[in-house]
Amino acid sequence: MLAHIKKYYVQISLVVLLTLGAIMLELLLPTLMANVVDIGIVKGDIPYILKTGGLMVICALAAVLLMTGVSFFASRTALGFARDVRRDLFVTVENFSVQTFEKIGTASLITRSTNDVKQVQDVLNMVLRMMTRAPLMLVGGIVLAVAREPGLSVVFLGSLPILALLIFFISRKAIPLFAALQKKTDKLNLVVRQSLTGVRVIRAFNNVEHEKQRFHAANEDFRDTGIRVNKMMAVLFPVMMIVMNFTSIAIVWFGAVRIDQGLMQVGNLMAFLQYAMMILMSLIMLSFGFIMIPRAQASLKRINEVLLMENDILDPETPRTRRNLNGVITCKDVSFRYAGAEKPVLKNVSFEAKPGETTAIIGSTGSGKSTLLKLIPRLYDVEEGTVSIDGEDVRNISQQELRKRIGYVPQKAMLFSGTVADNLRYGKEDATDQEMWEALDIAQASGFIKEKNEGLHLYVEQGGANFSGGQKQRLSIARAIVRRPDIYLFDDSFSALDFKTDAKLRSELFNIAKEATIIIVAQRVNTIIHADQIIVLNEGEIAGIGTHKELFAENQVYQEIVLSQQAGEEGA
Ligand SMILES: Nc1ncnc2c1ncn2[C@@H]1O[C@H](COP(=O)(O)OP(=O)(O)OP(=O)(O)O)[C@@H](O)[C@H]1O
Repeated sequence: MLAHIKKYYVQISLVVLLTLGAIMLELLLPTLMANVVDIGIVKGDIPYILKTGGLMVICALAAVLLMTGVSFFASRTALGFARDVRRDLFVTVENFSVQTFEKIGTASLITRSTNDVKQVQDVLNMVLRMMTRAPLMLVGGIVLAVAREPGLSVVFLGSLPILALLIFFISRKAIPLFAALQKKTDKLNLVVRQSLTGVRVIRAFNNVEHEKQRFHAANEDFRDTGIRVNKMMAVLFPVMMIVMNFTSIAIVWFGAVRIDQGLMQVGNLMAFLQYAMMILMSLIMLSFGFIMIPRAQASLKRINEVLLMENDILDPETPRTRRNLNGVITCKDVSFRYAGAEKPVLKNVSFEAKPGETTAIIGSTGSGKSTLLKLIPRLYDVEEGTVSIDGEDVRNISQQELRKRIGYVPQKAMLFSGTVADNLRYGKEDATDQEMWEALDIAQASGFIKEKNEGLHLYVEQGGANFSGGQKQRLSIARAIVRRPDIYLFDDSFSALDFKTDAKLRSELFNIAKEATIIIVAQRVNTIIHADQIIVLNEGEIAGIGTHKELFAENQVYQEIVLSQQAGEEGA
């Protein structure tokens, strides 16, 4: 964070310099005014009044001009700083491993990158404007007030301790509340996010009322904390104004007595009063700073938590690269457990997947098939054992290099807002139209795209909301195919396709990917019946490896899966 601030040292220096100039001009005004009264008015010297009055107007205008400059540079610094922090956050989060990402959660990451950064930006802006102005004004005001009327300065001994106590008391109460407010923003975002993304399910299950209540609770909670914070602020300002007004009364009172005794001139009293107001105003500004800074501190802490989070999937210091890779995937004694989970999801899994062959993984739900697949592109790292490609541990290959060679189709088809072409270019940045159409043809997706006039420019809404489940799956398969990778990983990617489309897609895929290593996770035996080898997973352990024929002849778990599906089909 400091590094980001340092970048703006020119602007910050300008803020300080311009503020200093403006303050000096402002501090000059009461003295000039005292002279107008004590010299000009008392002596009836009209030219002196006009000359000094004119000078006052020039000083005031110049001060306004300088303060406009302060606002400009302070805003530029704060907004630029916020942009840099947001960029840092985004880049950091984008590089997070899935495991690290899950530790904070999407909703909180969104709040931290938007709301928290905004808090810091606002406070930085305020600090730059007020926190340079207030101390300068305070010191200048005290020096000039005391120099002018040391006797009357005793009045401050009454008001300053009251203000100090007030600031201390309120900031102690407010700091924890600000931290709580940010947490509640997280909670609110989480509820809103879940309700919006799950709107279809919520309607289908008639859960609108329940969601409304959940939102209402989070909303009320946020409001209550906000009100508590604002109540404090609401008390602070009037109390400060009362202290200020009583101080003015005291000054006028004692000043009048001193004037009466001939110890002081009227102009002097007016100037002293203005300096006193400047002193108190700067204290009020400082007190707001003391309250606002903790708020930004709470946000800064949350931002830093993300920035300083240790990523558990890192690139090796000296990544190994090889020109000609075959794509032999070897899992050796692999065990894996999700963060915080008691039991491992995978236990001693060993197998080899060769190029030019199709390896299928089958097993009951929750048996660890998707997890096993995710270990290959290092979405997670193994706990024990190794996953290697051509004998090289995937942890020794740079993530960029590794993933470049893999076409991964996740279980839940994920599309991004943009055109079909934009989505396909996620697979290959410089894909030509012809390459994209070929990929769509193989993925059996060109039919429904061609039906629309826009072709590759057809718009995909957020999350692919304007496509059916099967269409989304086919588009995400096309995205992997367009890359023409050495390794294809399909995580239950054919489940939403009818048997005919499923079979056609696979046969066309095998035609163009004869040299590639293909791993297919599937629920349906039909999808994998012709695979070169089938791995049967059972509760995270390998229950058997072989062809359909071999496994059906001797593997009990596989037999049960096949028979249960046959029974299902017959039943249907
Ligand atoms: N991100 C996660 N955090 C914690 N546990 C998880 C996570 N993802 C999966 N699990 C757990 O790991 C186990 C294996 O999940 P996995 O998704 O690998 O199973 P699967 O065989 O692919 O199941 P399915 O066929 O239903 O997709 C499950 O018990 C699941 O609860």
